[in-house]
Amino acid sequence: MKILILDTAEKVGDYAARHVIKRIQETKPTEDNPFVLGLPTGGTPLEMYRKLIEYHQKGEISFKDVITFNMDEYVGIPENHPESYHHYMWDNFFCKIDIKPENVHILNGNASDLTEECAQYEEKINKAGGVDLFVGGIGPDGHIAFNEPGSSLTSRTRVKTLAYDTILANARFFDNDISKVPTQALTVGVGTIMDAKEVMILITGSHKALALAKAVEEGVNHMWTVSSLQLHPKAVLVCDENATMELRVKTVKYFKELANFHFAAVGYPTSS
Ligand SMILES: N[C@@H]1[C@@H](O)[C@H](O)[C@@H](COP(=O)(O)O)O[C@@H]1O
Repeated sequence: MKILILDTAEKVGDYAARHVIKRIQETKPTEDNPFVLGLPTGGTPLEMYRKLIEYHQKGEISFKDVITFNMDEYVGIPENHPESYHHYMWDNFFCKIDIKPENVHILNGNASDLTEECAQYEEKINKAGGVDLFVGGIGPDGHIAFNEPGSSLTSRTRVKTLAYDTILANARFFDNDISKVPTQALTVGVGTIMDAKEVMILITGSHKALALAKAVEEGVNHMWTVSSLQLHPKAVLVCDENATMELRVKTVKYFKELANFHFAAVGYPTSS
């Protein structure tokens, strides 16, 4: 597991965008052999989406041969609800790039058979050849996608009942009223994420610091599902300084020293 520490959340977003672009470009995707990108929602990746749009508008990247799979979606809110992940993705990203609508995949939280919907999602990922790069965020309790504490580390896409902490954290998107936050979601499993060829997790803010420390300095544990990435052959956590507050000085120093090599490898300006 690599940990990249940048000064600010804005730099995390820019780095993440450049990383996604580099991976798409080096794969040289075609219609028959597209790049498969896993995507998250939440406040953290917004800056990455803004940067991807900016680089797309400058002509630096096209998404016409990219297939996307989103991590999760709430159960039981309409797709056009301002807080649905469908709405989030189209509003913040897809409608501003050249992706083909048929290449976008987001779980349907209103499907009549939710279990079947999840099984089909796994099938679609397999049919696409697996995810090349899964980008994610984490909750303050260390969950990835909606894999709440206690989730099986081999879980697949399924219906998940949200933990109280997650409902509380997401109430800010629902007028700070926890009664408006959906209590269930469809989510890719930890196993689904672990199957991706590469995973990049964005972690910003001091409220994520404990989760980052658990993920990096303690063992693999289903109570902090992001810690499963310790077992992934190609995982990178991209953090801002605030998120490192609970890490040991020794850990931060070590990963900062390693970082410049990695930044150079992905074409990120090393002065940043
Ligand atoms: N299901 C999503 C996660 O995928 C996301 O990582 C998390 C953090 O969101 P934020 O970036 O807003 O802190 O929120 C939700 O729980």
